[in-house]
Amino acid sequence: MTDTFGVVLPAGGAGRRMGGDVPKQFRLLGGAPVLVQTLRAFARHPALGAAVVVVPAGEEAAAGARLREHGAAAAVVAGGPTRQASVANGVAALPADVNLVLVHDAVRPFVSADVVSRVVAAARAGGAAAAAVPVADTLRQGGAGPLFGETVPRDGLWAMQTPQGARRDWLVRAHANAGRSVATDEVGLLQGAGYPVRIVEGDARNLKLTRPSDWALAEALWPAWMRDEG
Ligand SMILES: Nc1ccn([C@@H]2O[C@H](COP(=O)(O)OP(=O)(O)OP(=O)(O)O)[C@@H](O)[C@H]2O)c(=O)n1
Ligand SMILES: C[C@](O)(CO)[C@H](O)COP(=O)(O)O
Repeated sequence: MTDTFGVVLPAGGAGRRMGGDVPKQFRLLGGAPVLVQTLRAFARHPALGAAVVVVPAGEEAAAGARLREHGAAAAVVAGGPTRQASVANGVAALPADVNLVLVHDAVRPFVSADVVSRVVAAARAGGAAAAAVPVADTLRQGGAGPLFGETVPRDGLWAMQTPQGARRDWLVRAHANAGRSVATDEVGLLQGAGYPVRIVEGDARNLKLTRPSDWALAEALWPAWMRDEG
């Protein structure tokens, strides 16, 4: 599978900040679970070779049934206690001939084919790459009590998104190198193992559904998104 890539979609979280009865990755957006919509975005990409979805342990059978119900296909494996552990399980479940891996949060359904293509191309050329957007807001530390502290220069700062992609051997070694330490994303792991990661321009719409206000935004954006990307 030299010209294709594999994707791991970590969906093993509890969605505590979003709240609600159903974890956010299984909530319906545009008539299908968010996880299915995100998987569909990758399935539309011509270079996708294999997909693995990582769900909370014990939910594998139910999640597999949900995917089939919505006509989506992927291997489904159990996650771990952290995103990093879930991603490691997903990478291990990819077919042996996948040598380029993209990791993408299952709760970022607004991922465009252009962003995926840019990450794939940059990771293929440089070994690893990740989508990010330049920080747009003024950044300031919290101070003591209710007051602001120091202003932080934002020049050269990027807000990290996913997909984050790398050669499979780099990603596997980066996970092994991390041992018991936990990084919030693949770039942190890769850099910790000494691998360079290229910056790829992401997309402001590629939001991570984290809090209830993100859900309201997602529902408002969805119809136009489907017109452009669906
Ligand atoms: N043990 C975990 C934790 C998170 N994730 C996944 O990693 C992605 C990004 O995580 P985040 O938005 O922080 O999701 P949650 O951990 O579910 O959110 P919260 O921290 O609010 O509980 C999500 O698709 C989430 O399902 C995972 O696969 N395994
Ligand atoms: C990987 C990530 O989406 C990059 O912005 C983010 O770090 C994941 O969110 P978490 O709250 O750290 O799990």
